[in-house]
Amino acid sequence: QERNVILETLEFLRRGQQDVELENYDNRYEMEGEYDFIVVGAGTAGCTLAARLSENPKWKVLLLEAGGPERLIMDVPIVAHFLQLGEMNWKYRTQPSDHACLAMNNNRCNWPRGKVMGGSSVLNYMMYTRGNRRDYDRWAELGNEGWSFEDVLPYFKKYEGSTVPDADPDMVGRKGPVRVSYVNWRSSIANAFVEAAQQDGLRYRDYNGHIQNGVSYLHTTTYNSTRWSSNRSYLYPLKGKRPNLHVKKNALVTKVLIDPTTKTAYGVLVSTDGHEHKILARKEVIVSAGAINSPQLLMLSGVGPAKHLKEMGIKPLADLAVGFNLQDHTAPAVTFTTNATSLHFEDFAQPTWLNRFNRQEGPYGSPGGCEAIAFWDLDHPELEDGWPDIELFLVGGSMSSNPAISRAFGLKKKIYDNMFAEIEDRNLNAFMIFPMILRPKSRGRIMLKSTDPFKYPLIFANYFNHPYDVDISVRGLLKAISLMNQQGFKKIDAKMWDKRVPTCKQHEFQSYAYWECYVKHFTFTIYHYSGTCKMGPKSDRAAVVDPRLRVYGIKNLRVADASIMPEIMSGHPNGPVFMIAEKAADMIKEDHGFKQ
Ligand SMILES: Cc1cc2nc3c(=O)[nH]c(=O)nc-3n(C[C@H](O)[C@H](O)[C@H](O)COP(=O)(O)OP(=O)(O)OC[C@H]3O[C@@H](n4cnc5c(N)ncnc54)[C@H](O)[C@@H]3O)c2cc1C
Repeated sequence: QERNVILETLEFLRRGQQDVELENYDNRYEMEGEYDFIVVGAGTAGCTLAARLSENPKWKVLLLEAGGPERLIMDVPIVAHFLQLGEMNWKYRTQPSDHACLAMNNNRCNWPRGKVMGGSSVLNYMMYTRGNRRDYDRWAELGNEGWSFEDVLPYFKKYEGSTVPDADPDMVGRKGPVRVSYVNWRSSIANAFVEAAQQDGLRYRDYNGHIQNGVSYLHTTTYNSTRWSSNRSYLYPLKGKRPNLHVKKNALVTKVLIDPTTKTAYGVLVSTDGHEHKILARKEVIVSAGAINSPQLLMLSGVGPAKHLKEMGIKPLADLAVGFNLQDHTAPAVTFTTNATSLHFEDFAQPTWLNRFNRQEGPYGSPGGCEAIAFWDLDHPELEDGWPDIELFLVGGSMSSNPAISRAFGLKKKIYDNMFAEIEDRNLNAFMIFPMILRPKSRGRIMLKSTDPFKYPLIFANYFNHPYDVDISVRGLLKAISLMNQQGFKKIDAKMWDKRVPTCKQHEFQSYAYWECYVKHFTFTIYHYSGTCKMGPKSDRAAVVDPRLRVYGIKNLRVADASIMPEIMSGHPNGPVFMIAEKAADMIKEDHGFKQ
């Protein structure tokens, strides 16, 4: 056994070394003073854009990333929670609230973001969803020509390299760089969830196909038990092959340089290796720093709400609603006990698990324990092809099965001790269902706290400012609880863990008011921050970029990432951000006369 552990560890280290060798160089090329395109941020969108734009050998492209390299350990799906504790996370926190995040330290929700090559695609839970076709038709309806589902479907197909065997054949992409697959390990709890949802009336189907309503084992951005980040998808294959693409890591862009007279972006200031450099852009600067940093960077550069900028002592160059329209998905997870085996932290150290991972299978391939997913249109249960308002997803462990989970969420110790410590003490089998609201109506805002680019901006999540969001959360939660009446869950003796929230004791247990209180406590972010540089037509005063993602009023400046979403889509956004970046790359190529 011991020899086995050593051999398996050596094999893991060997694979890790192999991965290090796939990471793009960042010191082989000196940064030059001028490029055709500068892409800020190597996240989901940034890696995609850098790879696609550098397909033209005549264009010199510079990709700047504040974080460091991606490592194999980050790509072991089961350890996803732990990454949030490391320095590859920006570790943002929302401003305190008196009606949300009440179970978290100081009533502030932790908002992790990837600070690493691959950005949040390296920190995320790899749940793969496209959203609903109506989400994109709605974007088009809002005046964004070219963004209807029919328009964007080719871009989804372009990046997808799906191996999901039962995917809708005419809807799926099989040859793209981003691997999408089922995890080749399933727990009996996931089987119970899939069964129970069908007994509740859902069909088992490809929720990324024609109809989203339904239940399925999770499609993931993994392949052979390994995370498929944007960095791995787009940049690893280019290593050493694109002399016109320079990548600089640990490089924080502190300002986009904009000529105040011509209102033209002409470069960036970047802080790296202890120095500040001025790098010029002959054609364009593309900001792909994500939904928190993109608005921060624009505001620091003079692009944003004039009143706020003036208060901060920044001269406004374009008066735009940057930082407004912030959206996110939340889910008040509910815990259940079972007689089936759930994930337990001690098991992570089982030599057989490592052994199976080295054979590219087994529980290490499970993305943070997320295993199955289902979509309901609660307002229109009679419609087979509805527009779901609730997603339930299953995690095959509990708050207690892994110390990183409650730390990552920043749960108050008193709440943890009252509600979950017993699960840990008695070593119970337990799992969670997250009822995620799909189309929240509350809107938050990102504001500058300081003009220092190294200081974090203020995040006002404004969760539950709209009463609909509380109501739909409660209804989703009740749907999750009701599934326990189905045979699938009965078979594994699944029961709601009915420890009360200590600070909701004023309400009758399980009354609507109690659940409202619960929802306001367990405001778990599902990390889908978006919308802060809204795309819209000129007539939309809240729009920051036009439908070709050009910043209004400033030439040669675009934003392409999750922040351009006018309304958050009904699912998890990593895939849709790949789509946005693929489409942005094509529009940029078109605008600069490059034909493939
Ligand atoms: C913990 C977590 C779990 C998630 N789970 C899922 C999931 O399961 N499924 C799903 O679909 N989505 C998930 N998401 C969301 C999804 O990953 C993001 O929506 C998506 O990655 C956003 O892509 P982006 O390009 O907009 O930003 P990011 O990928 O965040 O990229 C922004 C990049 O810019 C860099 N940057 C920022 N500022 C600067 C600067 N000034 N200079 C240089 N570089 C800078 C950052 O370091 C980062 O690398 C999750 C996100 C998180 C954080």
